[in-house]
Amino acid sequence: MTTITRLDVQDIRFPTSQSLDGSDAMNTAPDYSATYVTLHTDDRHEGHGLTFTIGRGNEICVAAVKSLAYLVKGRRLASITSDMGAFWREITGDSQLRWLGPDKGVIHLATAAIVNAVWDLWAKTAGKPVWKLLVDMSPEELVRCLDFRFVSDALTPEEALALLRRREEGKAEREREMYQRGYPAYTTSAGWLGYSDDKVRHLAREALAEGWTHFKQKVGGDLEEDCRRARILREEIGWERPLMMDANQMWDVDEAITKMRRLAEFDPLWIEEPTSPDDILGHAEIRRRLAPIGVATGEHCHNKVMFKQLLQAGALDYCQVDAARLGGLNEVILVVLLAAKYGVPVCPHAGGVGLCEYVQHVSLFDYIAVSASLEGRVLEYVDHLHEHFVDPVVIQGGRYQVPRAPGYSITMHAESLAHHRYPDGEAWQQEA
Ligand SMILES: C[C@H](O)[C@@H](O)[C@@H](O)[C@H](O)C(=O)O
Ligand SMILES: [Mg+2]
Repeated sequence: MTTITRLDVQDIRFPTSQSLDGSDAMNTAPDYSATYVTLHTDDRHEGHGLTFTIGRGNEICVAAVKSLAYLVKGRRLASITSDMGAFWREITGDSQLRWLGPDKGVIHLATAAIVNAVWDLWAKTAGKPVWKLLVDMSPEELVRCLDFRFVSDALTPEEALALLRRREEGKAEREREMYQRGYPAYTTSAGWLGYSDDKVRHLAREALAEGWTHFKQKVGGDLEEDCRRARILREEIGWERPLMMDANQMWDVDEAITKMRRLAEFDPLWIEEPTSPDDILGHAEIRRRLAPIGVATGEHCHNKVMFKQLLQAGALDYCQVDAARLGGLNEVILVVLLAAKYGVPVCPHAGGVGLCEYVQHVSLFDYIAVSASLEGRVLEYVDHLHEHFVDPVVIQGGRYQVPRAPGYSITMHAESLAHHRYPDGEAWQQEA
């Protein structure tokens, strides 16, 4: 009977702004960071979870985790997993803390770290990777993990059950297929905005040699420079392979349309975050006027209600759900089901530390248990900081290989944590 006895939280930061890994037009010098949670128990298991930030302010997330901690401390794991939907409502529904959100901002990021740590603990005690824990659940068990409040006008529990039941057949076969072929992915790592032209060219060549077939570049800076980098990428990858563009919220609605009409010359598959992440109708307008270029968004879409409206408004071609922006896996599953109902492919966001490790579980679940389709689906990959994880993602020929270790793949090495703890870890002493 596993009981959560203690919650530890650490401020972990990597000085990626030195190399400009992860840089884009809006986030010009990110230090990839994690608010890292460990759930200690009275047996040999630990649960690990993190939420992603890009440096300054990570300490605010840490403080928010401390405020939420009382909701899991002393709880028996079974008392949570027997009704995960109710647990999620409790942790997002504390009558005082809720005022800080609700379901958005720092408090929701903090919620993600804790909720994901609970899923990691559950999967570890079950001896399964999280994706497998999910696909082995019956539709009824899975639906019990979800809180449909505020979205039942778009998706009822009964509809979710029907969706899942429809895919029961063929699950074993799709699981085998994933083991054999892996899940299709794209790389963002050649296209960070702060990289020199030479570096972009060299990284694109390297990625091609490794078997990558889909590439993403950053735009939203000077338009001529965006065009120049697009030209370099097209020269390297050719015109057959898809190229995606990501503006990271830089533009107004009309500006996005004008600039993308120019960048259309490079045949982008999608424009990601063309404008404010909160502007649902703006995204719909951009999508209408830019078709057939797709509109992608989600890494800053902070809850299920926003996703519901993006889908209802016909504002999305690709749903880029983020494993740590939403309040943990329960809410992510709900969004995966909503997207399935509206026929929009889920291509999770993974540009950050630990996000690739998380979202491989989400996409495997999506394919095996929900959508049964790979059409229009590619999972993001960034080639940074995987060495700090105990069970890092494995990529072969531009495809994610199925994770086998129990848990949510998010446990970091103790030495990595100690070295990058902010501000006292050695990595930051060298900085000072
Ligand atoms: C600051 C980050 O690296 C972002 O640039 C990154 O998440 C990006 O938007 C992405 O889509 O990967
Ligand atoms: Mg992005």
